[in-house]
Amino acid sequence: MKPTRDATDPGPRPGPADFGLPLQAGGAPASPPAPRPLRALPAPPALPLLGHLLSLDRRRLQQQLEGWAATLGPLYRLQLGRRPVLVVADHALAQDVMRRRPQRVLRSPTTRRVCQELGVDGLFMSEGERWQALRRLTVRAFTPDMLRAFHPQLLTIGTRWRDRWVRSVEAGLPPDLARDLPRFSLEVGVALATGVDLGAGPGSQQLQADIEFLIGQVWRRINSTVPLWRWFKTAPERAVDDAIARVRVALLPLIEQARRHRAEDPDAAPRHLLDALLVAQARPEDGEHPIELSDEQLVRLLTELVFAGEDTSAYSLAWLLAHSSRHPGAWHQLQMEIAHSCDPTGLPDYDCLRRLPYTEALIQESQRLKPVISLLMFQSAEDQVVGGVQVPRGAGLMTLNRFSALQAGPEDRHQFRPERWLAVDGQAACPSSMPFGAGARTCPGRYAALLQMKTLLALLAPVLDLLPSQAPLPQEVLEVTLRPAALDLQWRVRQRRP
Ligand code: HEM
Repeated sequence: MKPTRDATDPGPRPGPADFGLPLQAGGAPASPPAPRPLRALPAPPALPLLGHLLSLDRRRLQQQLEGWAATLGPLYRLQLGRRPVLVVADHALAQDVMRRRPQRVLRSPTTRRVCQELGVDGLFMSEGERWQALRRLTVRAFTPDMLRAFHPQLLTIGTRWRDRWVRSVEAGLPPDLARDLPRFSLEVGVALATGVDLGAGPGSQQLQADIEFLIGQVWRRINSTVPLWRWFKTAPERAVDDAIARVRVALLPLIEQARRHRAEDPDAAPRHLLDALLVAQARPEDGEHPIELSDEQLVRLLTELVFAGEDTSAYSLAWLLAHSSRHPGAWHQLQMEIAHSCDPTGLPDYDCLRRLPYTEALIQESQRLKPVISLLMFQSAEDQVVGGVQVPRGAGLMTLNRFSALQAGPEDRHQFRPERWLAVDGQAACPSSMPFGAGARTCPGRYAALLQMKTLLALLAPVLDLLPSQAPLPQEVLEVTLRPAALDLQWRVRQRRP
């Protein structure tokens, strides 16, 4: 792992190849054919007026949209009520769309509004200058030094969960990782965001329950045909408002506390994002306008960071474990690598986690097949041409970021084969895999997520054997993230523990 500073550079401008256009000798593009209107694209059968609104299967949306791409082609059309949507399943075109952000392509207004109403309002939800300022600030907060300083707390949380699972296996009860991984991830997310360890005392159970509850509301509200809660508050909707208010009340004093600690020791290395954000805010880089964030704005940004990292990291780990249990030798090889690279008598330190090529390959391969966020919804900010199709301003753009990885490429692309990432050109062998997005808005938390995943694996490997399974992989369920419907993992406490 190379934790480096992220760049907000949108990357190279798309070239003719990105549009599927032939290159003339010498590399100059042939004159492109006139763009097709969006309505000329193929589409699944639709109802008058409603279009495809009632045909979408929310929990199996990913498979449904990929299935349509397989029959209609990598560019097709949906009609969601009055709104036309271009679905882009080809990875080069999807990357092109994502690289047109932030100016020409915006996040979906529905997602933005729903999340803002739930008190989640930071980088993911911003556009324009506000996004640019927040992006600079957030990227400056996610430094390798901050992650290194945070790592001891991550180890404390990971060790607590590992010991609980080992006790459970010793007692003959398989640990319920489908329930526990999101909780582990939530504890890590809150600690990373604020420095507070939710699992250390009984006082934070309410905050944990509230955040879990609110995360569950995002998908429900995004998929509500009529947003009744905006006009009429039923008891369940009032419970949502109460949870938002409690999260705010819990986080506000932490901000005050972080400001106080920073004032007392202005030169201390930040150990969590809130502190790193305060430092980045107080010390703008050359030419940067200082950005002022009120405590209220910080609460909403921190809540977003916790939300963004919770299910994503938990279900990426869940898929990795499910894959490893079905791939003979994978867990054993991981155990050997951890034993070789990390101190067998102590806890895996930050530096040993940087030297784990096989573990990284496991993560990359699992994310290639099960990228937990690979359905992204955008809005076109202007009239523009995408892949030779005329997309009007205000139309929707949907990218299916996994489709290409499963449709094109090596013969064995449907198989879980981590070794493919170990070849010298492993990265180049799977250019269509983009689990953290693409362009200027790629995930700023990816190094934190990878650190979390590797830390937990390095804690589990020395003490637990993951038993092989012949069962098919669990079904996919989409609820913002793509999660396994169930986790059927069998563990054994290792005989020869270090
Ligand atoms: C395995 C875990 C994770 C996965 C798979 C993941 C994936 C993604 C993806 C696909 C995007 C959208 C990128 C795009 O629009 O091009 C994204 C954005 C984002 N992620 Fe993550 N993420 C993970 C963990 C995290 C963590 C731990 C944090 C924070 C602590 C985080 C914070 C964010 C934020 C703030 C954005 C919005 C960036 C922007 O709009 O500029 N993510 N993530």
